Amino acid sequence: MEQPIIQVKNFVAQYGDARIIDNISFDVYKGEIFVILGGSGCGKSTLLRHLIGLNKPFSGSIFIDGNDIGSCDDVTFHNTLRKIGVLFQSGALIGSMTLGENVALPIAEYSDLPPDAIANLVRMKLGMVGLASYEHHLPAQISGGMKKRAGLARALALNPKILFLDEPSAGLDPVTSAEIDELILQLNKIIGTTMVIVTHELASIFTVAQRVIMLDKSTKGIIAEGDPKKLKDHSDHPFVRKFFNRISV
Ligand SMILES: Nc1ncnc2c1ncn2[C@@H]1O[C@H](COP(=O)(O)OP(=O)(O)OP(=O)(O)O)[C@@H](O)[C@H]1O
Repeated sequence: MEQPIIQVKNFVAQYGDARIIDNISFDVYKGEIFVILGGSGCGKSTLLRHLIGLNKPFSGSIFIDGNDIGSCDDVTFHNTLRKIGVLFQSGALIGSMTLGENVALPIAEYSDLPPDAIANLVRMKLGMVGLASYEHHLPAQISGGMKKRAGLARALALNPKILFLDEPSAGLDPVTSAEIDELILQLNKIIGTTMVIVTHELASIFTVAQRVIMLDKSTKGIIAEGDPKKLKDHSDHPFVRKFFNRISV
């Protein structure tokens, strides 16, 4: 079996005294599309914030590409974070900058490439998400689905080993949402990026996820792990079967 690119070991998350996640462990393998799901308020965003280094574990560890981001030195921490890309829910584009300038931003910040090389890279990244002819548009001039695509292009700017996507379908109609799923599948297939996705959308989960974990608010732990198509009918946990079969609890 391939070495995991992410290893979460006995991880605990707290805000002050409030424990949100209690002692979970899981691995994500290179090239996988891995989905984190669960009911509202169970800690999905909290887990994501820790995985991308915005919060430190209360206890336990998170290894990204072999480095424990909760306890490594600052240089290792920053070098490790350069291996990841993040697509935030809103797309997080800078409104006063064109799509091209938005995508160029991380490349200019983290490399010493000359401007024409950056411009070529920007065109390539926008092309990968189907926005080749929108380089000079401002975020306000494009649709919600296109904003997500542009956010994806920016997240891919530094050729990340791992891409984290926070609810990529949120706020999109079903057709646009299916297009984003298709793009995720294509990018994963073509460039082999490991994808970790937080989503509630059942259609997306069944389309893109190779493996999922489901977090649970009451136990603060993982109540299901594996292939969603199998969990749908064969999970031991009644809530898990209800979730996948869209039955009210
Ligand atoms: N910065 C914070 N300070 C204190 N409590 C927080 C903070 N962020 C989240 N929480 C609490 O942690 C719990 C988990 O929240 P989180 O946003 O991680 O859940 P979620 O599964 O992503 O929810 P949703 O699907 O509704 O977005 C909630 O009870 C929330 O109120």
